[in-house]
Amino acid sequence: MKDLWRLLRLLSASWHWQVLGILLGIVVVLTNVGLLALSGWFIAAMGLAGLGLLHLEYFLPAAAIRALAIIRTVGRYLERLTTHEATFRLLSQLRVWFYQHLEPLAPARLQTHRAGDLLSRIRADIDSLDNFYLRVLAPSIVAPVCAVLMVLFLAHFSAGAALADLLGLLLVGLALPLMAFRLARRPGQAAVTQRGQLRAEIADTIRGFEELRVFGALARQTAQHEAGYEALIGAERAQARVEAASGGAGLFIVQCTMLAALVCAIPLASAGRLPGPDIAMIALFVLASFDAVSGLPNAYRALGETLAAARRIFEIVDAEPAVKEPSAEAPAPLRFDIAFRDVGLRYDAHAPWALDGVSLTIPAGGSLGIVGPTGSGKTSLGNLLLRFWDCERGEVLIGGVPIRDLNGETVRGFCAVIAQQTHLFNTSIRENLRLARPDATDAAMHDALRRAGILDEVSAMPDGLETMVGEVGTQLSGGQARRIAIARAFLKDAPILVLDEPTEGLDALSERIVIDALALLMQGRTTLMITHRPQALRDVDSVARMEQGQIFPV
Ligand SMILES: Nc1ncnc2c1ncn2[C@@H]1O[C@H](COP(=O)(O)OP(=O)(O)OP(=O)(O)O)[C@@H](O)[C@H]1O
Repeated sequence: MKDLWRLLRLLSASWHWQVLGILLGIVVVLTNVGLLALSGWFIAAMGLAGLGLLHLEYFLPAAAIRALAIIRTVGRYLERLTTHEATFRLLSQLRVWFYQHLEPLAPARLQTHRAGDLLSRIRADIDSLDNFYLRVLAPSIVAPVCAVLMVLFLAHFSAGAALADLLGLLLVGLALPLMAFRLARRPGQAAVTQRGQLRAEIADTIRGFEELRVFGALARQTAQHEAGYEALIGAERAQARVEAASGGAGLFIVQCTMLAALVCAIPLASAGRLPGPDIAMIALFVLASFDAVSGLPNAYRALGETLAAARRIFEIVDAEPAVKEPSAEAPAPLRFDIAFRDVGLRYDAHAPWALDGVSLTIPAGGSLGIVGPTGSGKTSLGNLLLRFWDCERGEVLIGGVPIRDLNGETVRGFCAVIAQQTHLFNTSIRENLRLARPDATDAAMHDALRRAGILDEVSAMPDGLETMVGEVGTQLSGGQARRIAIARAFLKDAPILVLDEPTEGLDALSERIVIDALALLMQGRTTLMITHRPQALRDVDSVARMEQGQIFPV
């Protein structure tokens, strides 16, 4: 229920369009019922007039039928237009809203989620939410309003027929949807979870194709996906059964209601208390009145799925960012020396200290190399400096300003990072460089590439700057990808450099070229160089060693 209220509050952003859509929905349902009922009455009355049993002034009803037909058509068009406008506005607002909550969580709070799972939440789950207005909320308001008006109208002619219609509408519009919701809730939730899980697993499989083939594990992995699909199909089959049953039951109730209304109305006509053509009108009126509620059973069948999607979204949105932004940001530092003072960091309250009483200083424009065994806490220094995590003890300062008093964006604006895993996007070299400086001219890009020692190679490529680098830079050699990353850092021209294993995985020749490029990049920038390759330490001013989260001079 809490999720439902939150969902309703979320929808309020584009309420003008939504209200207009609902009003038009009411107009369309009422004109549709009116059109069918009046047409039934008119045909029956014309028949009786033809037999000379009735005197009929046919001009007015014929004109009314035409008017209702036009209003219904135009109304339906406008209703579709406004409800879709409302839905698309909602969709874009929801995506932006979700993204705004997602961004501060990266990377600390998102590391436990798989990429495929996040993608599933951003795409499919948000799509399910926008369904909520169109399929659930709007029909849930249109239905009772129309039902009350229709039953009151029918009561003018026959109280019994009105009562039968009311009962039928309550069964199809209330009892069946509630039943469908209860029966389909569990399978709906299971389907959403299962779909998210499958997407995440398949994304993993695609990424790890090479390893799976090398270890002959592809068949095992495929069997796991098949089991996942079986579970999904099971959940969807259960939902389909509910859909079919509620659809069939709905149709049955409609026919029974029409029959009951006729049983009530015909004696009135026989007794002369109701004109004959009104019988046809009542029958068609009752039949058409279900237009107002016919979509509800399926809407409520899907509600379980929508609520499960909402819960998955709220789970992310409610997560506390690992780093708290200051309520008022301190003035930006004017110099860029770095100091760690007795810093302690744990990734989890129960985890061992990743950094334990670390103190270090790097003067502005100077450089410090950090060596140490794997897991000793080297990368954690960079994580703190980039404000991806906050330290639990001590403080980190840039230019004498504690970075806790600066926004993460500000701090990262001062830093350029080159790591073993520096991400290149699957687009052109030009676009990858623009990431660092969107307004960079070709001349600036060429200059950065030259300083990174890769201009000749890029110029020799048939497409030059337009060369596509492939998924995570796979169309380039490891050394080339690293130098594109260095060129990007040149373009950013940040005063602080975090170099985390920048030469890892490169052969001796590539490593030398990259080290030369880095030497140029480090000039005048405060540099933290993390590495366990002695060659990479060639140009640093001093070196310290990390052991089990503690730092020692070398
Ligand atoms: N994102 C994280 N979440 C949880 N624990 C982490 C995270 N990053 C590092 N750790 C833990 O913190 C400790 C220090 O890790 P860190 O990556 O800083 O070491 P490292 O010296 O850089 O290792 P390597 O040379 O293998 O990269 C390790 O025990 C590691 O498991």
